[in-house]
Amino acid sequence: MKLPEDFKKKYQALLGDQATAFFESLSGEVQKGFRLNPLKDNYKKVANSLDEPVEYVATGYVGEVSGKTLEHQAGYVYSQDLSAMYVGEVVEAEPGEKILDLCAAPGGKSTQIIEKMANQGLLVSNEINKKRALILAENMERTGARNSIVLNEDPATLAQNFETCFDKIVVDAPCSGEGMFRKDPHAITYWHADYPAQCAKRQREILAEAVKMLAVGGELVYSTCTFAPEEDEQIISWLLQEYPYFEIVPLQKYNGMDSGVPAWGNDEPALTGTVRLMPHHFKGEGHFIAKLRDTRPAQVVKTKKNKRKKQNKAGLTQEQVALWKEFSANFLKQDLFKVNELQCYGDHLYYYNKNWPDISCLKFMRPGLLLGVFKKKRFEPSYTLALALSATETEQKLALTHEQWQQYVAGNTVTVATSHKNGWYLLVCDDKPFAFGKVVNGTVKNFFPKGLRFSFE
Ligand SMILES: C[S@@+](CC[C@H](N)C(=O)[O-])C[C@H]1O[C@@H](n2cnc3c(N)ncnc32)[C@H](O)[C@@H]1O
Repeated sequence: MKLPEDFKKKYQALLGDQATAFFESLSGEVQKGFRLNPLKDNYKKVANSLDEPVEYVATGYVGEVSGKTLEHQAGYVYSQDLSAMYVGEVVEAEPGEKILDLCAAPGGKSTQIIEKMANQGLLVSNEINKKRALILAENMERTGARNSIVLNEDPATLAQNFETCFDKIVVDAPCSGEGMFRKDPHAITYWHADYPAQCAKRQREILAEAVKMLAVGGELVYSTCTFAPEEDEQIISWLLQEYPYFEIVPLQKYNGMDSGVPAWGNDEPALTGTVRLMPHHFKGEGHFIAKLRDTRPAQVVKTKKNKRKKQNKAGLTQEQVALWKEFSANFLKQDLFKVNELQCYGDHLYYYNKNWPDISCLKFMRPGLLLGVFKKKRFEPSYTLALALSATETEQKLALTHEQWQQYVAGNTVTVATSHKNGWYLLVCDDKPFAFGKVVNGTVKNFFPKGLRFSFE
C-alpha cells in the first residue's frame, strides 16, 4: 500500500520504533468480524462458524458473513469490524435507558446498542446524510427491535429538540478515516496533512451539540476510526477543558488494546483511560474510544423549560382501529401493540411508545416500529413487523424450506399444501421469522419488499 509521505513522516515521529510494524499492518490482511443478535430467539442457532469468539464482546466473532443468507436477511448476524464492535460494548446500554447515537449510519453501533436493550427504553439513531439514513433504517429494522427511531437531522436541530434528554450519547464521529485505509484504499486519496485538523473542527462542532442533549449524570462515548491525535486525544482534552464537569471513565483493555497517549493530548494522565485499537497490535482495522461521565450534582443544572411540542395525536380513524384490532386478535397471541400506543402517518401504522419524545417536527426515517399499511378496507402487516416478532408470538406461521426462502426473497410466489387456510402467515425458515406472506389457495403471494429482493443466479 502506498501511504502518503506526510502520513509516514507524522507516524514515524509519533510511533518511533513501532512505526514500521504499524505501516506494514496497513498493508496486511483485512480482519472480518460479525455479531449475533440476542433480540432473536435461539440467536446462536446460525449456520455461521462460531469457533472464534472475541473476548471483549459477548456476541462478537471473527469471520465473514454473506449478505445473501437467511441469517443476514432475518437479522441474526451483522457484519462488523472487530475494533468497531468494542465501541457499542463500552456504551453498556441497559434496558429502559434513553440513548442517542448521533452519527449512526450504517448502524454498526446502533444495532449493537439496541440489541442490549431488550426492547425497553429508546434508542434514537440519527444520520445527517439521507441516503445513509435509509441504509441505517434498513439495518435497524433487521434487528427486529421495537424501541428504535431513526432520524435524518443535523446535530444542532436535534439539540434544539432534545435538551438534556438522553442518559447516554454516542458520537462515532466523521473522521479522517485512517483506520479505513486497509479496508478501503480509496480512503487514502482523501487524506492530506491538514485533513485531521479539519475533521477535528467538525468533531468539536458535533460534540458541542451532543453535550446539550446529555442528561445530568449522563455518559458520552466518543469514537473515531482514525489514529490522528488531533481527532482523538486532543478532542478529549478539548472536551475536558470546555466542559470541566466531565471525567474520563477508564475503559477495560483486553488483549492487544493500547491506552490513549496523554502526551498526544494535553498531558492529562486520565487519557490513559481511553483506548487505541492499533492494527499492528490488535486484530481489527483501528479505532479510538473514550467514555466520559457528567459528574455534576443534579441541583446545579438549570434545565430550561421543555420546548418540545405536545405529542401530535396523529389519530387513527375508527375503521383503522377496528382493522388493527382484528388483525392483532387473529394473528398475535398477546396484545403486543396497544391501541393507545399506535400512531398513523398517512396510511402507515406505527407502534410509538407514549413515553417517547415527540418527533413530529423532525425529519424521520423510522418514527417507531412500522406495523403495517392500511389499504382500502384492509390492513397489510409490514415486513418490519415480521422481523420484530418471534415465532412463538403467533400460531399463524408457515415453515418454508431453504429453497422456498430463496424463491421468496427473490420476489417469487411459493407453492404450499392446499390444506393451509387462506390468509396472512409469518413465514419462518429454520425457525427464523423472515417475512409475511399471504396464502391464497395453496400459493404464498409475495410481499417481500421490492427494494430488498435478491436472487441467487
Ligand atoms: C464514522 S461514520 C458512523 C458509523 C456508524 N456509527 C456505524 O457504526 O455504522 C460517521 C457518520 O457521521 C455522519 N456525518 C457527517 N457529517 C456530519 C455532521 N456534520 N454531523 C453529524 N454527522 C455527520 C456521516 O454521514 C457518517 O455516516
